[in-house]
Amino acid sequence: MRFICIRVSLWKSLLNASDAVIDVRGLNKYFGDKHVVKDLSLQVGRGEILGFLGPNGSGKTTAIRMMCGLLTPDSGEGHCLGYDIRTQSDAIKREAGYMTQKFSYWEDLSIRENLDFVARIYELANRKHVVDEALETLGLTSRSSQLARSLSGGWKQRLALAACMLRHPKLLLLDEPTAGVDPNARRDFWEELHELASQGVSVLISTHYMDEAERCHKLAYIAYGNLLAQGSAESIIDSQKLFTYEITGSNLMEISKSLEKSPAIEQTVIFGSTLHVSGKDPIALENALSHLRSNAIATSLEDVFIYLMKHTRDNYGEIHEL
Ligand SMILES: Nc1ncnc2c1ncn2[C@@H]1O[C@H](COP(=O)(O)OP(=O)(O)OP(=O)(O)O)[C@@H](O)[C@H]1O
Repeated sequence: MRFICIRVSLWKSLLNASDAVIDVRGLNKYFGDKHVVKDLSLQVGRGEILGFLGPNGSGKTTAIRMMCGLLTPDSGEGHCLGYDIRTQSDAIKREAGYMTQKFSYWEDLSIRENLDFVARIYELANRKHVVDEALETLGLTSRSSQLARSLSGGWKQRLALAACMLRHPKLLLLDEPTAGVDPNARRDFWEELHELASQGVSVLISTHYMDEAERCHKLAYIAYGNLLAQGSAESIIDSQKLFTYEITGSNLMEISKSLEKSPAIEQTVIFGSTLHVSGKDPIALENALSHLRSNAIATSLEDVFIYLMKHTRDNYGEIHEL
């Protein structure tokens, strides 16, 4: 976590407001009477990786599509890559790289043929060179003749990223690119993202993985269409002012159920053979746990997201269920 903090502060010192590649304010979107995105304001700086998190159906894809000009907001305004999201969506679509949730390339073409086909659609000059470069950058050269159909999830996602990168976009919008991909392939993918960010490429990425969230420079957490928290992982954890204890051993489910009755306890979460117990008042929390063997630990990002999600559900879930 210390390493992440140093990286975040280094990144902050390099970033200034005029570098915003995405700058949107007050975006709203309804589908029928469903208010799917509510007053969303978000900025992404040059070379910044912003992680977009939130439960299923909370409006992340809808927000991404509004930011890259694929969907018009019902209200709100903003710029993406310097273009107005309402009136210059064609320019945004041309210049941003967008990777959708579902693999959308041609299964019966090889990796090279897929990239060549995309390069043709983009009408890129010097196609062979551009495709060779993308294959090399994404480590796909040795597999270039393999059919997309036969690729594992991790390689498919690499192919999709290579296709996004053919035009050297300054902004990548990646919608759950690593869903269902194994940990090694995810790690390689993130190394690639950090490499691109260090070259000035901005990345907005949605994910459900906590380890990936911790690798982002900044996070935005959205639930039921509401942006609940925004900032570095550290600042989001601090903002909720939760104190957490850990209990290990057996009967964790029973312990959890009995502790939940205490007013000093905001939440209990079982992680494998460990129970995390969090509360706002450290003394009351300590008293509530005095009959058990427990250790104070740093509240994790996952504890905080579970807390935020629970509270949003309590506040908005029943009325605004999406
Ligand atoms: N074109 C559409 N027409 C009607 N409803 C839609 C449309 N697109 C999305 N929705 C609804 O809007 C809500 C938000 O969907 P969205 O895909 O933006 O969420 P998400 O946070 O990206 O979810 P996930 O993590 O599952 O991908 C959902 O209830 C979804 O069913």
